Order: sequence, then C-alpha cells, then structure tokens
Amino acid sequence: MSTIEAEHPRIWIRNPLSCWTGNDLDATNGIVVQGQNIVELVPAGSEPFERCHQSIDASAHVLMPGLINCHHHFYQTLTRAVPAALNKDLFPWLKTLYPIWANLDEDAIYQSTQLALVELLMSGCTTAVDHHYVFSQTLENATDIQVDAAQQIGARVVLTRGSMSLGQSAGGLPPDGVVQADATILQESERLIRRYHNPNEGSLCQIALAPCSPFSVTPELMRQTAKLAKQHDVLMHTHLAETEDENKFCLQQFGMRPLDYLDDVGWLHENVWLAHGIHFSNEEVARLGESKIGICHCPSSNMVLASGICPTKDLVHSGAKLGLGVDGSASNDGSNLIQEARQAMLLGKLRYGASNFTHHDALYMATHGGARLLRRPDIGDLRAGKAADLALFKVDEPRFSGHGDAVAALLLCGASQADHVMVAGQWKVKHGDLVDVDLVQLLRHHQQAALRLASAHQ
Ligand SMILES: Nc1nc2[nH]c(O)nc2c(=O)[nH]1
Repeated sequence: MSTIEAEHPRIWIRNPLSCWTGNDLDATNGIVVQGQNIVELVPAGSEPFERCHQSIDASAHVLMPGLINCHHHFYQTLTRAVPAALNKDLFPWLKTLYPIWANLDEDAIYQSTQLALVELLMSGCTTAVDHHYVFSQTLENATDIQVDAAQQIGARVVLTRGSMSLGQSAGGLPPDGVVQADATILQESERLIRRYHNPNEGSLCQIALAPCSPFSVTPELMRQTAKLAKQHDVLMHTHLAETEDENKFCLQQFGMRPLDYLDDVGWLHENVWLAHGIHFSNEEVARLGESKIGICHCPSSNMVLASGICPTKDLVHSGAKLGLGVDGSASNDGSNLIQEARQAMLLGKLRYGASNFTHHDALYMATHGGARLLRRPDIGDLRAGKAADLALFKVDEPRFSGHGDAVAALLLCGASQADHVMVAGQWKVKHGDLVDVDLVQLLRHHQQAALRLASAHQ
C-alpha cells in the first residue's frame, strides 16, 4: 500500500440491503469512500474498479446520504417540555420562554450545542444548521463557543449568527434585556464571518446571518444585514410566515404582510432561506418560487405550536427550494431528523393525498433539498466526488419485522436511530454508539446546565 493509501484507505461499504442514493444512480453493490469523499458507486453485479483496503458488510443496512437539518435552536434542548410553556401558541410560548433563555451562560451554550449535535448524529444527520439568537451583555460570544463545541463533535455545521434588536419597549415581542443594538449585531456578524466562515467545498463550518423574526428585529437591521451578507457572500436566514399572529403584527407595525415586508427589506432572493413558511397566499407562493428562495419545513414544531401546515408541494412547484428542520427543542421537543422526515411524509400525505407525497419526497427534502437550500453541491446525495457523509440504518428491530421496501419502511415503520454514521469520511457513530464522545458525561453536564437555567429563573 502506498503512503497515500495507508493514510486514506479505500473503504468499500458493500452489498447494502438497500441503497437510496437520492439521485437516479445505481449503488446496489455499495459505495467506495476514500479520504473525505465518495470515490465510486458500485452498481448491481459489479465490483469496485480498484482494489479496496477495507470493506464493511452492509447487508443488514439501508445506506443513504447523511441527513441535513436546516433549522434548529440548539440551546432549546435545555428547555424541553417546560410546564409553563406547554399547550401554547407561538407568541405566548415565546413570552414564557424568553425570560428563561435570558439566563443562558457559556457552559449552557457549549453543552446544548454538543447534545443537540449528538442527538442529530444518532438520527442519521450529518449537517446541521443552528439559529442562535439569544445574546445578552453577559453572553456575547455564544457563536464562538458553538464553533468550538461543534468541532469537538465533528459534525458539519452552518452556524447562523441570530439576533434580536426590537424589544418590548419599542413594540417588539422579546423583553429588552435580550435585545442588542443593531451596530453591535452587525459588528459581531462581520467578525464571525471573517473568523469562522469557510466557503470551500467540504467545509465543516459556515456562518450565515439570521435576524430572528419580524417581531423581534428592526427593519433597518434586516436591510443592513442584507448588505453585509452580500458583501461577504454568505447566506441569510430568518423565521417568516409562521403564524397568523405574525401576519397581524406585520400589518399593524409595518402596514404590510410578512412577504411584502421581506421584499421591502431586500430579502426576497435565492441566498435566503426561511424557517416555517406557512401563511402564504397563492400569489405569494408564486413570488417565492420566482425568487428561488429556500424554505425550511418544520412539521413537528408547526403541529406542537398549532402554527399551520407549510404548503410544501406548492412551494416546490413554484420553484422554491425546500429543506427540512427539527426546529428548536422547546417546540418539537426532540432533534431526531429521521423521525422528522416521517412527520413531513405524514403531513404531506394528509395535505396533498396519499399518492402525491411519498417517502421519496420526504427523504429528498431531508437530503438533497437541504443541500440546495444551503448552497452546498458537495453534500446531499451519493455520487462520486461528493463528501462521504453517510447514514446506515438497520431494519431488524420488531417495528420493521415483515417489511417489504426497506427504504419506505424507514419512514413508514418509524426508524429513529442510525446504526452507523460517517461525516467527511470519519465514522461518528458505529453500531449505534458515538465513536469519540463520552455520552454519559455529556448528559450529566447538559442536565446540570438545564437545572442551572431553570433555577436561575425561579
Ligand atoms: N418555532 C419558533 N419560532 C420562533 N420565532 C421566533 O422569533 N423565535 C422562535 C423560536 O424559537 N421557535
């Protein structure tokens, strides 16, 4: 074996029970990974072109691209199922939780970032977006902490620098203690882009800019953020059209509906993706499609908060890009992306009819759809040259027994845990266990941080 081959052996993940490539390529006999990339798809009846140094028997597994989560609030893993916030719509839910989140500290950010990433990884997710928007005078470096925490886990991340600048005293929803001045937000956003944003193929860390929502940021911050993002060629993200309350707020505060507001502040374009995207008229759906904007569907959260149903298929038909997200763990309250794909499929069938929304639609949204929305042609499907981000699911639990189509069974029977997960050619989960994370210790530290947060509020 040459030195290069010794450092980067060719690994054949061979003979999968079933393989969903996310495209029309045949990988019936598996794939070959070398270094950080997939180097070959092995069709039915074939063997790899070149000799492989290692091979892994995947005959009990469904092989697919690593899933992509396009919207989350990692810190919310510390406030799952908070009694006072249960059974509420978005605005009262947020008003209950803002004062608790106001006490987040550095350790809470670190532990919640790691815990959420681990939870996602174990569900087959290899790329995750976080939208952290709670900053205060005592916690200005949350994103720096997240970069560090994510590097330790080794997941691929897009960390959005969230922000809130419209406090209650100025007519916004959040308390004044958790909003920052526009100037501070912009300065910090630029610092983070310069320091951490890696735009290159194979990047493990990207920064995007994410003023939180129409009712928590000033229009001026939206406009200035759009300028800054353009200057540095980074993506922009925000919540939009999530609830009827938001529609009312926009009409009262800005004299227009959320989409007109988005257009007015210079955000209706292809370098933007929106979380939720529910309350659009047909004419608005057409405008969204023309702009080629991205929408992240968050079905569980939208059901828990009774926000509504995202018009997923209409958006796709109009030309918008569609990804999938678990949303924050205070409104889901889990970070399990394969389960979220099931939710998307079930809700899609309910809205569009059983034959008009398939498991393929949901899996596409959770993989290639997300990659398009995040402007990442290097991830999201299995193809030679793409990043080696993979999830392998076993279908030998009682819930799968008697299954036919193994790929369909993942969603129909309710898969929840991946058996093996690889990010950039490195195994992160093997036989259901994390390879390089002490889960017991992480859980202890995360629970301590959650208790500290709860007691700080009492
Ligand atoms: N589902 C959520 N919607 C939101 N809007 C907003 O301003 N913050 C949130 C949030 O945390 N979750």
